[in-house]
Parts: sequence; structure tokens; C-alpha cells
Amino acid sequence: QNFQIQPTPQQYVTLQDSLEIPLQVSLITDKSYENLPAVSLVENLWKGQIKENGFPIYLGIQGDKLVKKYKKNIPNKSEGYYLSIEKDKIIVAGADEQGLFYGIQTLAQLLTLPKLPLVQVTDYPDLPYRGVVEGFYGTPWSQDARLRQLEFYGKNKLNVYLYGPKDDPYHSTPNWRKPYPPQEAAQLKALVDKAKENEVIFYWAIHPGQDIRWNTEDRDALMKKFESMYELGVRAFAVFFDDISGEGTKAEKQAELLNYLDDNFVKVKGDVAPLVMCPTEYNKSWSDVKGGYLTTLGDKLNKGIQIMWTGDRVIACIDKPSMEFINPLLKRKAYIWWNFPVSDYVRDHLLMGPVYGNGLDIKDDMAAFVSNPMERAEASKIALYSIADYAWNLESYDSDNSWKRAIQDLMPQHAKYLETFAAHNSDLGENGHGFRRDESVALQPALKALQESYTKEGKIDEKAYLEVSDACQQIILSADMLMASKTNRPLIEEIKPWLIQFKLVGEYGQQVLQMIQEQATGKTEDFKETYAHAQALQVQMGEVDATYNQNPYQPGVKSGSKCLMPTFNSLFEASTIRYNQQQGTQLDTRAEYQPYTLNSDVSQLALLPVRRKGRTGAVSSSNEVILWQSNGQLTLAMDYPRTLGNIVLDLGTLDIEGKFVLEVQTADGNWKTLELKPANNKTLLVAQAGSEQVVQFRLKNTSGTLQKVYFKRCSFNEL
Ligand SMILES: CC(=O)N[C@@H]1[C@@H](O)[C@H](O)C(CO)=C[C@H]1N
Repeated sequence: QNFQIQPTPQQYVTLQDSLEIPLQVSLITDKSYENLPAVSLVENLWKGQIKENGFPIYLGIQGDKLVKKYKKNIPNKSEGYYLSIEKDKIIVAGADEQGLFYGIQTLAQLLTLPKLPLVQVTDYPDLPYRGVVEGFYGTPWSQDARLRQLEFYGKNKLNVYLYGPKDDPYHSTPNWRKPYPPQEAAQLKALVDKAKENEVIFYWAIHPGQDIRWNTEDRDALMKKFESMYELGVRAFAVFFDDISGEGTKAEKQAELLNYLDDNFVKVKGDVAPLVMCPTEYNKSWSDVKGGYLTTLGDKLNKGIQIMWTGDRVIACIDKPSMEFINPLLKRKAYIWWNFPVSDYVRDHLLMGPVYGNGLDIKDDMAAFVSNPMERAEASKIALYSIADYAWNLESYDSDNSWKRAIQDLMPQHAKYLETFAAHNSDLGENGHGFRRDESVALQPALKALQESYTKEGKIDEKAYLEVSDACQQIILSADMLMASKTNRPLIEEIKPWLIQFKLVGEYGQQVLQMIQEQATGKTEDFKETYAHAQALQVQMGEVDATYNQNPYQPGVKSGSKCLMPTFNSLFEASTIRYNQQQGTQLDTRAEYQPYTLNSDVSQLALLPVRRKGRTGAVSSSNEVILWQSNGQLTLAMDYPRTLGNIVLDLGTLDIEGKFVLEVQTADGNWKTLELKPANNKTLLVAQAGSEQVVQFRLKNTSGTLQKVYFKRCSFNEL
């Protein structure tokens, strides 16, 4: 992996020569720059070694007489810089202070080499805003995680962090009107300071839409909250209207409020960045262009206000057609909110794979590119590193090369092991958005060859067998080494449940390989014990899945779920079936069994996965408002008639009388309506399925009109 500057610079010229890293340097710079983050960064690079007669480093910004000589080398682009490392001096000249800072970040990377190469770097970002929106559901990031993130953004030239964790009660309903309590306020202030040190614009976002009233009282409450955040040092603000229903969704009102804030807060303060807003219709699959929501915003919102967009769907890669659809409607370049690597709708999965699928030809079509990450902050850094790479220089972006460098950067001592882990923990599994990622890419051909040769002809493809066997060894080794790692403990603590699971997947693979080997060569005695060992590992994997990361949405721990586990399970079943045929035995052939099937003509529900744990079944929940058309229905079918206990629903409202009907079909084919009663919780509804065996149950919108509800829970248990 030869050295590369991150993000990939626009122009990088090396003169085939280098110089010893200067032990002492002298900074030649304008007096007025002494408090700039750029200067503090250099001081940190040469702690205590800044002397009068040291090696000269010139630091300047376009327009200084100091760098006058380099005027034409400095790119005329915001955040641009010119870095020249020469035999007798180093010049870092920024187009502005951010550019100067980035030039030194690049110098810092070059200083990790044994010698300083003589280079000339002329660099600048393709996109003006690049960064992260902490905008996911689930446990908000901790203060330490955020401080580490801001440092990471400085290093990777990301310049925006939007604070908007859905589950922070002071960001969203009910406490958006209230100021933060002292401790939280102090933490936010520390984040604002850290952001400044790293030339990151700290946006504080508010999410008032679920209960905002369009009156002067709430408008003033919002102004007051912004004022209290301004006092904490916040100089950039956002208003999110996503995932809401009711009054707050009105475009005219939203535009009126934003313009008011723009005219009476942003413009009055004078030192506040342009407002960013997230619309209610934030993706194409939900937008009703004729309904006029988007065009109202486009027409009415003050020109300087940025409008966010997640693409063709809630979770979607961004390409030219996506931008050609939205920009004309908004009458400005959309500010992309990319929902990756966010995993709040697949919480049992980690998304550690490469960032790919976004267009490389859209640098002039986007106002910004910000990523909504996982609630696991350190684990998100693999994707964020590549997003920084992509957003700085789209045309030169290479997803695989970037992914490898991201892993190297995250765990230099254990890059090989982390890469093994990341390669097999990248897909999301089935999910309501239908968004999937590649997984186990390098091993797929061998897995496929092994599976086909054995399941079809009972033969072992030796070459594939060896490759998969080696892979299992690597998996076990990687899991062990990472769990015992002394470096990057915050990352290890975040992903530990998945490392435990990953090791079991490797061990399970080993046993399954042995099973097919023994079955194919007639070692019947050994087979029985290997089969039992494989089952013992299935039990342990089930326990890990039932123990760690329990949450009401997608609980548990999935690892290798796209290729490794399906292949191992299929080989487990195939070899057991063949063994039973050979020996006339009745060993249970099921590796993991799913008795429940979902069907729905409501598009946002149709792909939701159904999970079974013990004797309970649950449909994965959704974060968004569901547009449930009249007569739309969701059906849960059993593999054979089963006696059910309770059916539990949470549609985010108790007001379903005359709107939704829950029915069960019993084994005799008759349908019976069940009564849904409010449970102790706020919007929980419970029905007793009755003593008769059920073949399916169905929830139907019988109101005659479209219903907008949440889909927070649909679970049931077997008696
Ligand atoms: C704009 C936007 O994407 N809003 C929310 C987001 O908060 C949530 O994390 C996700 C990802 O599950 C999707 C949306 N429901």
C-alpha cells in the first residue's frame, strides 16, 4: 500500500528527491495569524522545536506579502492551498485560512514518511461543504466520540458537522423549545471549540416539526433557542422537518419560518453561516411534484438557504439523474444528506464495507455531501474516510483503494485483520429500504463453487475447499487479534459483539467443511460428532444474537450474513440430508428456520424483514412516516397453523378506530376481527389472537382514505 495523501489531491508533483525531516523549524508568518488553527497545528507538529534559526516554514494566505511570490500557484478556490517542500524551505500558502489549515494537514501526512519528499501540491475541494450529519435514530454519540470525530474531520478535510441526533430530546420534540441543561450546554460549547480548532463548521439543528404550531409563540421559542445556542458559540444553524406528519409538514409555513429566521436572526447576527433545512419530502420516492411541496420551497425559500435531499429514495446512492430531478425544483443545488453508513434501520448489522455507487460526474450539481453515519462512531470512520476522499475529489475517487487506506488509517497495526472483518461485515441484510451492499467479495467465487459442487453432485471442489478453509482460519485469527488489540480500544469496544459472532462464524465454517468432507468420504462415525459440534456453534451464535445489542427495532448481532452464513447453512443442511439418506437417520437438517412470511401492498412495508426469536415474531420497524393507501394491507402468514398469544402494534397513534382493522384467519379458513386495546404504553395496541390455530393475520386500512402512520412495532408470540 504505497503512500497517498488523503483526500486525493487535485494536483501532486514530486521532484524525485527528499530531505531529512527538520528537527527544528522557524515559522515565518504574519503576526496576525498566531491564533489560527493552522498555526497551532504546526506548533503541535514540532512541539517545542520552533526556533529562530530553524528550518524555515512560510505560512501565508493569498494577499499576504509573504506569499506574494506564489500568488499564481495558489488555487483561486475556497479552501485551496499550495504546498511546496523544497531543499531549503517549506511554503504553505492558503487561498483562505481553511486552505492554509488543509495545506498543513497534508504536510502532517507527509511527515509520517521516513523522509520529506520534495513536492508541490496544488489542491482544493470539489464541493464547498463536506462532512457528517449526526442525524440517526438510536443512542446519540458520546461527548468523547464527538471530540474524536471532529479531530478526524480536520485530518480528512471534512468541514461540516451537523448536530441533529433524532433521540436528543432538546433537538427534537418535546424539549426543542427548552435550553440545554448546564452540563449538556457545557459539552456543546466544548464541541464548538473543538470544531473551530479543526476548521469544521458546527451546525446545531432543531427538529420542531412534530409539534410546532405556526404562531408567533413557537416562532419566538425557536428564535430564543437559537439565541441560547448562539451564546454557546454556535454560528451555524439548521432546521429539520423530516419524518413528521400533521401541521408541521406545510411548505408555505416552513418557508415562512425559515425566511423569518434568515431575515431576523442570520442576517441580523452577521456572523452566522447560511441556514440549512431538511424538507419533509426529502427524497424522490415520496415527493409529489404536482402537490407543489418542493416547488413551494424552491420558489419561496430565500436563495441563500440550503435544502437537503437524500436522493431517489430514503436510502439511495446519488447520481446525475437524481440531481437533474431535484435541482430545478429547488431552484438551487441540493445539499445532499447521504444515508450511509447509517444503520438505525438494520441495527444488528455493521456497515464496514467500501463506499461506492455515487456518481463521479456530479461535483457541479451538489451544494454539499454530508453522511448520516452509524450510532457506532469509530466503526463509521471507515466509510467517513472514503466519503471525505470522494467529496474532495470526485473524479479521482477509487472506492476499493480508498477503503483499504481507511482501514490502514483506523488500525495501522492490525489493518490485515480489520480488513478481513470489514470485508465480511458490510451488507445490511434484508431491510425495508431494499438497500444492499456487496459482502465477502473476494471469497464469493470459492463459496459458490464449493456450494454448487457439493449440493448438486455431492463432490468436493478441492481448490474452493482449501480457499474457504483458509478464509475460516483468517476469520478466527482476525477476530482474536482484534478483540485483544491494544490499539483503538474505542473501536474494539463498539464492535466487540460482532467480533465474538465473527469468530463463531469462522468456527462454524470449519465444522461445516469437515461435515461435507466426512460425508463425501463416508467417515460416518466422525460425521455425527462434527454435526453436533456445528449445532453447538449454531446455538452459541443464537445466544450471541439474543444477548448483545438488544433493542426494540433490529436486536442482536449479525455477521457474515450475506454470503458466509447462507453458504455454511446450506452446506450444513445438504450434508445432513445426504448423511440421512446414506444412513437412514433422521438428523434435523434445519440450520435456521423462518416460519413467518410477510406480504404487503404498502410499498414502504413490502420489504420489511420478519425476525423470529424463540417463540416471538416481529416485523422490523420503520423510522419514517408510512403512506398507507386505502385498502392497503400487511399480512403475516405462518408456515403451518400455529396458536398465537398477543399481537402487539404501535402505529404512533391510538386513533385507529374506524381506520384500521386487524383480522386473523383460522385453520378452517374463516376470518375473525380482533379487538385492539391500548396497552400501558403511549401508543401501544394489543389484541388477543384467541385459542384457535391461526394461518395468518392481516392489518388493513379500511378508512377509505390514505392514512399517514408510523410503523414502530408489529410483534406477536406463539403459545
Ligand atoms: C432526512 C432523513 O434521512 N431522515 C431520517 C434519518 O434521520 C434516519 O436516520 C434515516 C435512516 O434510517 C432515514 C430518515 N428516516
